[in-house]
Amino acid sequence: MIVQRDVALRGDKLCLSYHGSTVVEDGCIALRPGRVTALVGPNGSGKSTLLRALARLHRADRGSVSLDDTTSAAALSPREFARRVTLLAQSRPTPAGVKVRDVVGYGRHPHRGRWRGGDPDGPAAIIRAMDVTGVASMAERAVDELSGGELQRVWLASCLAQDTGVLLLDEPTNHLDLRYQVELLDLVRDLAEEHRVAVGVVLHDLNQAAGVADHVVLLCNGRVLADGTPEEVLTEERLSLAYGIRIEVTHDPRTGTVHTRPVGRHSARVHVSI
Ligand SMILES: Nc1ncnc2c1ncn2[C@@H]1O[C@H](COP(=O)(O)OP(=O)(O)OP(=O)(O)O)[C@@H](O)[C@H]1O
Repeated sequence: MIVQRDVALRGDKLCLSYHGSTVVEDGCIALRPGRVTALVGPNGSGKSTLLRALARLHRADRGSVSLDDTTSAAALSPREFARRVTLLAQSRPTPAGVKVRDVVGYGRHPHRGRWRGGDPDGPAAIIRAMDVTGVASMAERAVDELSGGELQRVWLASCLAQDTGVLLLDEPTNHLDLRYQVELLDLVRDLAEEHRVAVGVVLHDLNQAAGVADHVVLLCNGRVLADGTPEEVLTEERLSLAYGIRIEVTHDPRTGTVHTRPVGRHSARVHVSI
């Protein structure tokens, strides 16, 4: 009998701080196989810090991170953890003179033996990751010669090559043009629906969050203000409270999803998607 775990990665009552100053209080989040969970909220509300704590890149003052509700993340070696969880961080140093193919290959590191051998699935995983992110044609180019959007896709390919059951993405649509934003969000849904990947994604665009996510976690001032389906969480009252401006919420009759519209003084002319 195959046992299907309900929660792939759980952060429980996480208290997170910088230099003694708490920025996330009692953060609870559960990422499920086959589901996309979007983390939304204003600047500085703690989204990236919470995601980094889930990826073991930020040590929690209190609380725990566990895999499959059975294994404490802290009990795994870095290599074991990296075979199960990957993070596309918001910013990372660009290695000078390194080819795209090699940067994507970095993602295979946890699967390799000590002397870079023993990864029979590696070459196919690298090719697949480059194909789905549209970077195969630039495989031999140096990454420090790419545009911001091209580079973003290379790092995403590196994460996908890692081939983990949990994928954490911090503002992955940054730098991407409209086509690649749409393709990335489609890819995220495919990974969840077809490969049962548990995805946690930080997004600023609430309409993108409503479109791609099964579950939304709304953070405000370091606390989880609401947690549930997009319809449950993205309400006018909650969003206006979190963002401090009026935000209209309607339902898109074509897609059936929530549609948000921030209302500013010049909203008749200027449209902002948050
Ligand atoms: N390295 C750091 N040192 C000190 N404080 C930090 C550091 N990184 C973040 N912070 C603070 O922690 C709080 C949460 O930041 P975090 O980046 O998690 O928020 P966020 O919701 O992801 O914001 P944004 O939407 O602007 O990316 C903010 O008040 C921020 O100023």
